[in-house]
Amino acid sequence: MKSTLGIKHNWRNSPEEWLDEKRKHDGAEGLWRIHNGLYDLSDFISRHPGGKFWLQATEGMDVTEAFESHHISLKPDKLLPKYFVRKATTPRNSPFTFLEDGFYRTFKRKVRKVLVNVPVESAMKTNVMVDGMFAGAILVGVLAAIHGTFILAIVAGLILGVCTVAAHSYYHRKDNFRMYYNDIALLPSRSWRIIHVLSHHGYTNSVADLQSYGFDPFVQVYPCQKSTIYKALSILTPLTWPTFIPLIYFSRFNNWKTFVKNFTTVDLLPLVLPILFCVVSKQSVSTKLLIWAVMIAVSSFWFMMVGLVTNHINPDIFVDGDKPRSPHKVDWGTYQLDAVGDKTGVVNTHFLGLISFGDHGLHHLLPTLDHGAFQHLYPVFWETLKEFNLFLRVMRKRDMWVGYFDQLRRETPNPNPPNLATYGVNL
Ligand code: HEM
Repeated sequence: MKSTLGIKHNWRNSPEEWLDEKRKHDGAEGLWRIHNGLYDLSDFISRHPGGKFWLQATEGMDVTEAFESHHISLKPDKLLPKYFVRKATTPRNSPFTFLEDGFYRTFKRKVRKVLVNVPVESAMKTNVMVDGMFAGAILVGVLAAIHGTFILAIVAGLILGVCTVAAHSYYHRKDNFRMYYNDIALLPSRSWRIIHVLSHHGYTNSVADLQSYGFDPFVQVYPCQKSTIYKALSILTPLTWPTFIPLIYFSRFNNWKTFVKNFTTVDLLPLVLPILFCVVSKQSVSTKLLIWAVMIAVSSFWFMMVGLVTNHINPDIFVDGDKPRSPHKVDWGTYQLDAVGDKTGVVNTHFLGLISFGDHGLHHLLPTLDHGAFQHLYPVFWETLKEFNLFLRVMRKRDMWVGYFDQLRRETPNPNPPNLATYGVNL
């Protein structure tokens, strides 16, 4: 599909192929590109305070969006000139700008000031909630395995699903043990840091968003020709959600060589639950494995339902193919507001927002931040939105659900640029 944002990217389904595809178009000449500068960060990889992964995985590509959105302090900007090699010779393969007086950088300047006074207790609260959910899922799962009770497996799967949504935000930060909770639930941190962090957060709803196109043919989000059968059956796609997480997980083995090349002990974490169930339970091996499969399927259903339906897929939310604000130049933060929907009831809440991808606008703008910090940031958020005559799109959950299925059937691109005033909140 041709990008109306002007981004070149062919749909490549595995995370590693996504990286390779991006390397082809970014003009980074084997180095790291940030805006129009090329940098050699080889010596910095092992010293990067955010962990090795980010720079190791992105060698040879443009990392402007990830660099800008994953740092709030100015320390990285100050360090960068040390690694400058030369100017890039081709234009960036991205329409996104980060101008000093644009919405995004203006907002981040204000955020820096507020963050100084955010109490550390709010992050600690989040950690306790996520740890509690994880422990609860394991405990109920173990009980299900011991007694061979499938109702308990479903409950364990639901708690695990809620936990994976909450724990997903740990992927965005420096390496930390909580991001591995999701590895145990079959959401490998390496793959999801590519699918979700680098691809989806950097290029939300565009043709370069692997999270948007990766579920095709089941979830067809872009406005283009769709078969009559698909349009008729799209209402049934939720039936496929329990399989998505296992399918993504097992698809890693399609490219055995790449899997072996990137293998680390973290890749053994998905075995934790089946091994634990085998150790603690005297039920037959097939019952224990079935309990585990039910738990993962329910967790997959929950993660997909909350992740797919309720934030990005809706005719009122911009998706590549629609008319953008401007095809060649749009502030990255403004674009995020165009491509994100928030939900009533989970804006400016801590626990509910955490478990349901709530406060989604703020999460997209400041992905490394703990959910508990958001309540302190809303005042400057509203203030900056007003300053730029922008709005946060907040939709009723019912409209999100109806819109999700409308979007799966939608073939006609929206001819008007995004209008945040519809559903928009700007207090
Ligand atoms: C793909 C590009 C990059 C990504 C995705 C990335 C990601 C991150 C993340 C996730 C953190 C931890 C943030 C947190 O947990 O609060 C971090 C910290 C940091 N990164 Fe990067 N980084 C990238 C490139 C760079 C580059 C090129 C530099 C500088 C040459 C750099 C310098 C730093 C510094 C100094 C910190 C600590 C920030 C602080 O203490 O305020 N990063 N980075």
